[in-house]
Amino acid sequence: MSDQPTSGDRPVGDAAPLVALDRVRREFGGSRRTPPTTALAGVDLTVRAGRSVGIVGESGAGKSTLLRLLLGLDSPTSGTIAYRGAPLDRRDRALMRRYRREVQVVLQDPRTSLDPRMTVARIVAEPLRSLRIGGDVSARVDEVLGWVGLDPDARTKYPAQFSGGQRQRIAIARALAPSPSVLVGDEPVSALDVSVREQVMDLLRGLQRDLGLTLVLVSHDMAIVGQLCEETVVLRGGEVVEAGPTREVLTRPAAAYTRELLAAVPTLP
Ligand SMILES: Nc1ncnc2c1ncn2[C@@H]1O[C@H](COP(=O)(O)OP(=O)(O)OP(=O)(O)O)[C@@H](O)[C@H]1O
Repeated sequence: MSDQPTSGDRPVGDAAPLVALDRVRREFGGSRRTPPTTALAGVDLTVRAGRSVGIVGESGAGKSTLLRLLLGLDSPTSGTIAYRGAPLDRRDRALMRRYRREVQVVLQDPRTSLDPRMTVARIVAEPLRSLRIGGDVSARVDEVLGWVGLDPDARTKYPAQFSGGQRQRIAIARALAPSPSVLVGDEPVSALDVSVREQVMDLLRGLQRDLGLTLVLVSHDMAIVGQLCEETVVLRGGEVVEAGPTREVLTRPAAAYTRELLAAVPTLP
C-alpha cells in the first residue's frame, strides 16, 4: 500500500460481536402441494469486530443466500440478524441505509462487477453518491486508490485498461470508499491467476490489519479461506456443520464433511 490507512475511531482488535445471526432460516417458494426449498436451516453465526471469518461450502450449501442476508438485501424467513446488538429490520429504511454503508462487498469477477463505461473515479465514488455521503469525494477517491496500491492517474481510465488483479483492486477501493466496518468477499480472488491471487490476498490481509476491518469471506475454496481467515464456518445443506478457529478446523476437523472438503484441497496453507 502506498499510503498508511488510518483506522479512524474503530478500535483495532476489538472482539465485540458485530454481526450476529441467530437461528436464521431462509426458505423459498412452497405451496399447499409442495414444500418450500430450505436454503438456510437455522444458522447461528457471530462475526466479531476486526476478525476474519470464512464461510465455506460446496454449491447449494446456502452461501449466496447467506451473503444476501449479510448484505441486507434479503430477510430471513425466521430468526434474526443483529448488527452491533440491534436486530435488522428491512422496513426500517434509515437503519438499513446505515447498515449498507457499514457492510460493503467485493464480488468474484471484476469484469462483470465494474461498469466498463465508467471511469475509475466514478466507479469508486459511486457508493458515496448512492449512500449520500458528502465531503471531499475527489480526495476520498485518491485516498482509497492509494490504499489498494493504485496511482491517482488511474482515476481517468476505464476498467478495460487494467489487468484482472488491478480491476479487483478497483472493486476493493470502491468497497472501502464509504468507510465500512465489514468487508464481505464473494469469492474475491477465485477468478484471478494464482500469482495475482496471492497479491490480492496480501492486500486484503493488510487492509484487515491496518484499517481494523472485519472480513467475511464466502468461498467454495478451503485453501483460500485457510490462508485469509482466522475463523472458519463450514456450511452444508443450509446448516453449519463445523465452526471454529481455522487452524483447528484445518488440522482437526470434527465433521466428516469437513474432512471430505479438506481431502479435495491439493495443498493446505
Ligand atoms: N430464489 C430462490 N428460489 C428458490 N430456491 C432458491 C433460491 N435461492 C436459493 N435457492 C435454493 O437454496 C439452496 C441454496 O442456494 P445458494 O444459492 O444459497 O447456495 P450456494 O452455496 O451459494 O451455491 P452456489 O455456489 O452454487 O451459488 C439451493 O438448493 C438453491 O436451489
